[in-house]
Amino acid sequence: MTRLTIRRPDDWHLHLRDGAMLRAVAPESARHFGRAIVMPNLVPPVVTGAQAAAYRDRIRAALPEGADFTPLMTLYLTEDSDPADVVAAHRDDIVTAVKLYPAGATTNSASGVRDFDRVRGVLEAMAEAGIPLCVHGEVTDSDIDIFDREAVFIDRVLDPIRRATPGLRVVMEHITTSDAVAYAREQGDDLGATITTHHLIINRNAILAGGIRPHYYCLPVAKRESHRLALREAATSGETRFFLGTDSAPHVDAAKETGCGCAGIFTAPNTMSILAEVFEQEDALDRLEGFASLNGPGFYRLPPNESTITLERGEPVAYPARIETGDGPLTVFDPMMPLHWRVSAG
Ligand SMILES: NC(=O)N[C@@H](CC(=O)O)C(=O)O
Ligand SMILES: [Zn+2]
Ligand SMILES: [Zn+2]
Repeated sequence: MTRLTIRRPDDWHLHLRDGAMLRAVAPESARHFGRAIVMPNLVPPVVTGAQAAAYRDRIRAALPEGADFTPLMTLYLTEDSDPADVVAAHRDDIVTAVKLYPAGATTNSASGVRDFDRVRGVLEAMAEAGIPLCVHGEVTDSDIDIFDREAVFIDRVLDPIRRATPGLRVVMEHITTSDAVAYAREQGDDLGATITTHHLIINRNAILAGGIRPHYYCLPVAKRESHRLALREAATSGETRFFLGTDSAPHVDAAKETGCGCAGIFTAPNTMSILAEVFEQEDALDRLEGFASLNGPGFYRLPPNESTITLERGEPVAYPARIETGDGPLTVFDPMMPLHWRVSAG
């Protein structure tokens, strides 16, 4: 196959940031994607419906003229979140989902949840109203090895929350382990799981072998090869609970290439070319549309996009190694392999 037309894809987990960074990265997502679930981990975080509406306005203002891109907003769940505000923001079409960060788990998560009993009321109101909870699934205990934090979270936090809140629709975000794939598969259709582009490409060697490579560092951190293979199998399986959330998470080079670098990988510009390459390698090009364009809307109970994009196979496609932002240069994810699929129309 050398030409593939699919419904316009959506990104079910995206960081757009704010200010100069927002203006630099928003066009990169809007080029190929129709919608994105926009993460609320700004500083300070997007906690109220009013803040989400104001952030949505700033995103719209950063889009190129005529862009066909809808930001789907999220609220950052804190121990002080007000159930009535959350439900009202969803009812008024300001927010699509709520985001749970365990306090301290990842970039800008200091306001996250420490005591899960204190968010029980919000979670129950969300279950009642059908508002999905997007979960960064890692425990933060310093005595748990960083490579085990996702698997331990499933046992100690995720499964108990779901049992205590029947009917709550949950997205396990950016899953990185075969444990998460196996857990997701045992659940009903109230559980979805997103998979990033980069976790289909890198294992932990990319970060550490032969030198330390900050541009491959993200959270949850890439695991050993067997986990990467499990993710590729899940993403290309055709199972509707698995869908694309790039977790494209830009940080300027100065914040990555330093003694204590930020977690996050910027994949928005070349994600669709990378995914086409991966699905071709797995002999599953016919399942790319499901993963990138159909399964996510299915979980979120939204219609798939009406418009399409076309991917064309040819000579290797060149992507810039970095893009300029008003805050400094920003490195684009390097998949360490030639990419043959170009997004030619859409
Ligand atoms: N994925 C990351 O490594 N970083 C994200 C936060 C997150 O999604 O956990 C960020 O905001 O930079
Ligand atoms: Zn996360
Ligand atoms: Zn993220």
